[in-house]
Amino acid sequence: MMDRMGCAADTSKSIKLERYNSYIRRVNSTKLLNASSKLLFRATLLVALILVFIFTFNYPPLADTTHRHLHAHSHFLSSAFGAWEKQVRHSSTPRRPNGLTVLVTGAAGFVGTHCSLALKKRGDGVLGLDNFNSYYDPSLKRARQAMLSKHQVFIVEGDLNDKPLLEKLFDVVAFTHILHLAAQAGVRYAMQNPQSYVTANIAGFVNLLEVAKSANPQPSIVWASSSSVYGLNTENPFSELHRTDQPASLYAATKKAGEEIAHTYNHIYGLSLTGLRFFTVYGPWGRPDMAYFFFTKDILQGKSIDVYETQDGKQVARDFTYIDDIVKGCLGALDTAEKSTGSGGKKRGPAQLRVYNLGNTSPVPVGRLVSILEGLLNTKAKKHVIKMPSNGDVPYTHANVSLAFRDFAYKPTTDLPTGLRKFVKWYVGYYGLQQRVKRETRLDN
Ligand SMILES: O=C(O)[C@H]1O[C@H](OP(=O)(O)OP(=O)(O)OC[C@H]2O[C@@H](n3ccc(=O)[nH]c3=O)[C@H](O)[C@@H]2O)[C@H](O)[C@@H](O)[C@H]1O
Repeated sequence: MMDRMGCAADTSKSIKLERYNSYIRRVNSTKLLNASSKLLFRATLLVALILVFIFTFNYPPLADTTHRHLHAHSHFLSSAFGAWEKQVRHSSTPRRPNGLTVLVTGAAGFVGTHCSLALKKRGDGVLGLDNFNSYYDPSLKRARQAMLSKHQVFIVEGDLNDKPLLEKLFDVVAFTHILHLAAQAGVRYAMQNPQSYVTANIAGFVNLLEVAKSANPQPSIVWASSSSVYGLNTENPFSELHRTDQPASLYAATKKAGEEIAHTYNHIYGLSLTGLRFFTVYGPWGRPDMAYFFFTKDILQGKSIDVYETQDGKQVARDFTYIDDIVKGCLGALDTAEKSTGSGGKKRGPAQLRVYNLGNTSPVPVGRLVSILEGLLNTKAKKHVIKMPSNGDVPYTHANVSLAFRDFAYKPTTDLPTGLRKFVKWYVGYYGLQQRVKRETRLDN
């Protein structure tokens, strides 16, 4: 009995022990499972966050094939695309009745930023596109992007030559208009990097037109040509009727080529196209490669500046045009642009084709530009007067704007001293040079 009892007690002990051990094993394995699933969850979350970040802020740089592959296999990726598309749609949606839906190329550029802001402020939908290249300090472009972002303008980072990207944008948004401002700018840089002008101003423009002509509906397009197309023209002031077949720089030649390409796409596909010939645009958030901008910098830093004169010793002059006047011209051109007549790559009838000068109608010698800056900066410039190098420059520009006035009441209102004052105020604010200017102001007094 005792034996049986003892045996029974032993058996029951060993059963209990076995149960206890199995409990402990279960607890441990659950803990292990919990720990590993936590790890897995965290890793997945991290990957998802990285993908969301990449596709929200950096969608275009990834290879398209990579997109498709990942898209097919990842739930997280599709939600990242969702976030990107949401941003694209949100930015493009007009906030006023009958508002425009505008794709602004070169939106992080000087004119692009100002136009995007003006369109957004009046209730139009605006989506930016910019490749943020390093032709000049990209941090200035990033600062413009940050400003636009505060006003709900989203800039897609991508290149004009990326056809799948452009097609994707047109899949997501039915743009009514394109304001095409992306370009390789600068007349003198064309001798250093000629290919960049062909890539952006010709190939990029054609790529954009190819996508636009196939879109349904086709958008109306307003784009930036240049006063430089007048080249060696000697008739003054420059009228749209004057000859433009003698460009003095490759930059000018690519802009002139753009005007001819515009004619072709209008003729074959019924795209509504308006080219705007900008005359030396200046102002706050301007381009550091332009003379008024780097003269300001160099004068403040006590460096000498080259002031060009013609071969026969005459002053070089420009019809400097203030950015706000240019913005009004761009918006006027957009508002009066008729609809394209084609759809899905087929022309259905004749469409509008226009070219306008947008200038200030009042040329100012470069020497005068320098003395206005000297006054505003309270600093004497170290001027080095030299003959204008033959690297693309023209001696003189002067716009006749009667056509733009007739068609959309374009009337420039800012003279050079007023516009430069606004520029210098922005410049010292942005680059933090107020102290220096103030100190010099005190010393001069
Ligand atoms: O309207 C345009 O279609 C172009 O305008 C602008 O070209 P430009 O009018 O040449 O402006 P910008 O370089 O600021 O030179 C201004 C003046 O300073 C003189 N200049 C220049 C440099 C220098 O070192 N010294 C000098 O005297 C120079 O001789 C000139 O007289 C845009 O850059 C260009 O992208 C395009 O849009």
